[in-house]
Parts: sequence; structure tokens; C-alpha cells
Amino acid sequence: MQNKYTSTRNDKVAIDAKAAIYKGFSDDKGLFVLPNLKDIKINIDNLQTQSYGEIAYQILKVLLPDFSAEEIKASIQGAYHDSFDDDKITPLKKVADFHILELFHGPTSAFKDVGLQMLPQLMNRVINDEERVMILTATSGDTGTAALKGFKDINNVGISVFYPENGVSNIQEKQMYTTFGKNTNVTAISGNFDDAQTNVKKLFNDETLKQAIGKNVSLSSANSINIGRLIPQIVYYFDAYKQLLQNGDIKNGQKVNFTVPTGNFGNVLAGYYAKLMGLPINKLIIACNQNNVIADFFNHGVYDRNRDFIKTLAPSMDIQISSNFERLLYYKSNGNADYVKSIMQNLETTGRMQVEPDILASIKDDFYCNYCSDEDIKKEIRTVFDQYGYLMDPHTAVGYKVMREYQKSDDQHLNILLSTASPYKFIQAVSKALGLSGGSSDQESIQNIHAKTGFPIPTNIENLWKQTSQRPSHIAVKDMKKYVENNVKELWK
Ligand SMILES: N[C@@H](CCOP(=O)(O)O)C(=O)O
Repeated sequence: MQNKYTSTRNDKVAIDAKAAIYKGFSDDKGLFVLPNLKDIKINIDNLQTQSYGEIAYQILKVLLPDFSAEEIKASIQGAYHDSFDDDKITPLKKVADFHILELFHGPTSAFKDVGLQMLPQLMNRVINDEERVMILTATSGDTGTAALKGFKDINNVGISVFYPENGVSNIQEKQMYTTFGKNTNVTAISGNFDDAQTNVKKLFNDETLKQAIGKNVSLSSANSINIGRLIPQIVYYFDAYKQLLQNGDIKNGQKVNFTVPTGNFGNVLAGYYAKLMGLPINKLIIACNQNNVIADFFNHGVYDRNRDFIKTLAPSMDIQISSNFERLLYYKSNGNADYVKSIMQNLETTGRMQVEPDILASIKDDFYCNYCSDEDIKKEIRTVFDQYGYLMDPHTAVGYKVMREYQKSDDQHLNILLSTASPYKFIQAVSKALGLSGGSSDQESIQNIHAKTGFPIPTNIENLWKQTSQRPSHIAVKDMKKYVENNVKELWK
């Protein structure tokens, strides 16, 4: 089993990283995991002298062992050599007494670009000339855009993106409808993100769909359930630590806290993987919006999604079924796949599951969790801009609020707040927070924010209005299967 991926729900599964990326999702509905992750260590002694690409190489090499060195190097080069607008890829900025790790310098201005510039590179090296892959993606706004951009016109790959109607920002929607290629498809569904994600997962195991699309077409995922999406995100935790060392802010080995705005739990899980692999992390601080299922879980050990789904000012985190939580439960139960399977089945059938007290205690050793209301999102955007001249997007503001809450009980460790998206992706919320009257158009709102803050407008967002926009599409949840089937036919008929 060493170096093989298994499933969180079936420890008999043992497959290579390439197969795990190709499939995206296990047939037993579990997620692929490396059982021996905590035995794989990254040497941090030389971090300071390494580039982002060199750190990425160290990490990918050990977590994707069946890729050759050349394949990994070429993938890193293809993913990052000219697609980010900052040479550091994920630059760390000091703001007052904390640091912000800016993850929004990629082609669609959200942290998803880090994984979704890489995943197509990896996928390219996994599929052969006869194979075709249709990537199914559920998005609450950021993943969809980044996945469309990353997979656009990639040979032998098609992509179908599903997002909740009225559940993403105007800019996110515009990005999705202007990033189209020969192989890309995007549609709203009448439902929320959880509906999109749950039904995408069902389609992976739908035998009639598999028959309809034919043997040489496989389905895979661009969400963080795919290890090829998740693993590249581990890199920026190590790189942030490197930047702190280079700036003399910490000594090697000193523990730090990371605060992570959290929806599908992939980003913060990547931080946990970094910790298991030897990065000196004290706490990983999970920041939720008002869809605070995980924050409640921290109080009682009960994960209960039987509650109203709330549309918030941080829409990318409007999620109640956080897929990657399952991977955390796998590691925290010492790889007990039967246990994970049984509690995840409870969650699927009743909307509720409960973990043993020792598992909750072990989770609390590594993580802290709290949440932030919409009112506080606006307040914190305003406060941080007024006090420090830094403009946060609403998701980063959620993180800021929770980080400050956590600091009341820990003034020992240096804090790094992950900034997940550019504020220009969420102009309505940011305008309100800054007290700007809404512009007569999105373009005007962007200019108003820029005039007030001087915060740079990402080129991809400035260029949105120069591009042709597709006609928005909308389907019912029950038609998702037909939609995928048609997309496969259109592309490879
Ligand atoms: N917040 C995401 C939802 C999907 O999360 P992922 O990390 O699993 O792709 C989004 O913006 O789409």
C-alpha cells in the first residue's frame, strides 16, 4: 500500500496517483487519500533558497510518485511560468501585526487557479490518445471559472460546469460565460451549490450515463475532491513559511497559525496535509460564513446540515456539505475506512452525523473554528481598509474576523490569513462595505472601488467587457445527466 492511494471508504482500494487523478472520485463514493501521509516529510531546512517551483517539485514528487521527474517539472513549468501576475505566485504581504497570503494572482483572480493551472497539466500526462475525459465541476463561483480557464481547449478533455442560479457574483458569472472554448460548457442549475455537488457525485457512479457516453469516455472532477486539484494547494503553505523566513519574521522551526476561509474544506485540508508533512503549524483556523455547519460541529461533534441554506456576501463559501471533511475524518480515525463509510452514509441519508469524542478532541488539537455574519463581513472590510489601507474581499474578511476572535486566546504565534480572491470579484459587497453608492454598471462600480482604494484591478477582470459573452444557460437539477450526455456527444460525436 506504500505510495498507493486508497479510498476513505474502502481500504482494499490501492491505485496509483495517475489513476486517482484520472478517476477523480472513488467508485465507493469515497475520496482518494494516501494512507501513509504523516510518514512523508518535506525538509524545510533549505526552503529559504528555493523558488515556488522548486518547493512544488519537492511536494509533487513525493505525493505523485508514479509521475516521472520530467513529467512533474514540465507540469510545474506549464502551470506557473507565465500565468500569474506576480513572480512569487502567492506573495505574502505584511499588514500590521499579521500577514496576508495573496492567492489571487492567477488568471481568474482566485486561489483555485493554483490547483487548476496544474490539474490540466497533470491530466494531460495521464490520458493517452485513445482516451477522452469529461470533467464535471460543481462551483459556487470560483472553481468553475478557474476550471474553464485551465481546461479550455485541452486535447481529449471536455468540461461541464454547474453553478447555483443566483448563487454567484455578477463578475464570477461573467467570467464563466466569457471563458469559453471548443470543449467548455457551463450552466446554472435551479438549486444551491450542495445540489450541484451532490448530483455531480451521483453522475460519477451513474451506470446509464456511463453507457450513454461510451467506453472510451471517462468522467473526472476538477473540484478539490480530485487529488490533482488539492495537492498543488499544499505548496503555498510551505512557500508562505519560506517568505516569512526570508523576511526574518520567524526562525526556522517556529510554529505559525494559518487562517483559512472555508467552504468545501479543500484549502484548509491542504494546510493540514502541510502540517502532517512537517510544516511547523500551530493551529489551522477554519473561518466559516453564516453557513456554519462546521463551526457548530466544533461545539458538539455533530455535523448537521438540516438547516436553512443561507445566501451570504461570501457566496463561494455558501456550502453545507464540505466534501473534504471526509478526508480529515479518515486521518483522524487513523485510516478507519469502515468507520468513515458508516458516518458518511449517515450524513447522506439523514443529513447528520456524529463523531466519537476522541476524534473531536484530536481535530481540536489541530484546528480552531468560528464563523462570521454578513454584517461583520462589511464591518471588517471597512475597518481593515480604514486602519491599514488593505482591501479584502468578503471571504478574506470572514477569515479576518475569525482570526481576530482566535487571537483572543493565543497571542504567541504569528498569523497568516489566506486571501482567497480579489475584491473585484465581489463588487456589490465591497462597495456596500466601503459606503460607495452602487455604480450604474459593474464596470462603474469597479472604477469607483479603484478610485477610493487604489487597489489594483486584475487585468482579466478589466478585460471582461472586451470579450464576447455566451448566452447564460439554465437547467433543472434533474437534467444534469442529459446535459453531460449532450456535451459528450457534441464534442466527440
Ligand atoms: N468554493 C468553491 C466550491 C467548490 O470547491 P472546490 O475547492 O472543491 O472546487 C467554488 O468557488 O466553486
